[in-house]
Amino acid sequence: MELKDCRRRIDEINSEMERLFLERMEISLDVAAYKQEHHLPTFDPAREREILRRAREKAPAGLAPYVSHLFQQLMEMGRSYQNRSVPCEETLTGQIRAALENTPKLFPTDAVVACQGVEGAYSQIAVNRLFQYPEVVYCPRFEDVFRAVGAGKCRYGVLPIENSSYGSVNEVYDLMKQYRFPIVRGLKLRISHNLLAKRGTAPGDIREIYSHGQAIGQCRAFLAAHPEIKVTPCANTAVAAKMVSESERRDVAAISSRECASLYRLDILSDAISDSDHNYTRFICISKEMEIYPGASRISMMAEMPHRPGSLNALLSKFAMLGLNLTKIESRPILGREFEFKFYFDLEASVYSEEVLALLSELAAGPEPFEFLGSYTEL
Ligand SMILES: C=C(O[C@@H]1C=C(C(=O)O)C=C[C@H]1O)C(=O)O
Repeated sequence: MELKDCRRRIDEINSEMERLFLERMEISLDVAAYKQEHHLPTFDPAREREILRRAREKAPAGLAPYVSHLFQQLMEMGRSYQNRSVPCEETLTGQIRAALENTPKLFPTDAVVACQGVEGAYSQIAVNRLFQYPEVVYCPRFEDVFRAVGAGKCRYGVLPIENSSYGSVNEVYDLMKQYRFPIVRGLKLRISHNLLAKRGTAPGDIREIYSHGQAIGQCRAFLAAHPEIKVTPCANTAVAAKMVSESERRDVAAISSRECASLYRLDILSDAISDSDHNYTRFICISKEMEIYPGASRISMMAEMPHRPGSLNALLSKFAMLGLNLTKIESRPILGREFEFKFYFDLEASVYSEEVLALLSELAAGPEPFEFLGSYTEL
């Protein structure tokens, strides 16, 4: 067959397939109405298995996987369409609409904000970027930031969530799983690490370096070039700088920010010691109540996936169907369960879109556990 003849035939098939697809979707709605009347769940695994078996039987061996995938997608779309037709409790969309209505138009310039560490911590630098006049409450651990927000002691909490060269801050992801506080703002901050020591210390004198595990992980090449130096993790990069400044020893140094050098009166022995010049950390600003400020263009959520082939793919297809770009996916083990995970998703998506709201309410309706983690702007 000539190319143009092939294409003409493909066009005819496409039209026919579209007509049949639309008819199939409409009939799905009749099935949904029947199921609702008879209190039956949307998902009927036995029926889906039977459909797949029959379809695969007819397919030539090489095409069976394609046929399976096609029918899985068809049934997934059928279920999604059915779920949307069923009047469901609009709790989540109601909450989102209320947040859109009740959140002030401008992000606050001053607030009481919790962050981990001490003066000069990268989290505190992030707080200063997010708020013009913050009252900063320093917490010893990440969890204390969540607690301060939960107890109403601080209106907001600022936490690092991910670094461009060292990856996720797992502890913060796990705390998000536990506390489920919505994210109201995001910030991408360029991080440039320095080696700080007491004034007058010679680089050759250093025998021990303190820093936070994340910062140590972001300076692996520098540390590998100095195997004689002991590396000791501590709570925070600013805590490390403070420890060095207060120490009697003259052979210790800290990996910390430039700000900490002047704050704790330390010398910069080496600057820009990060493995990559493009070293960025993403921070999140959490609050106890959902707040959605104008222009919010990102959505964060978490979901549990059942152990079924294609279950993650099914969720990702729902995002793809709306043309939503996934900017982050992370999975964290669920405590007390064997190799079962909670997935986190960050999407470029707008809660001003009715289609996105419909998707969120479909996911919130279950059957798998799902949590909306806010909609926000990332600076
Ligand atoms: C349409 C139905 O609902 C769901 C969707 C199916 C499909 O698209 O073929 C099959 C089984 C159900 O999980 C049905 O039960 O027939």
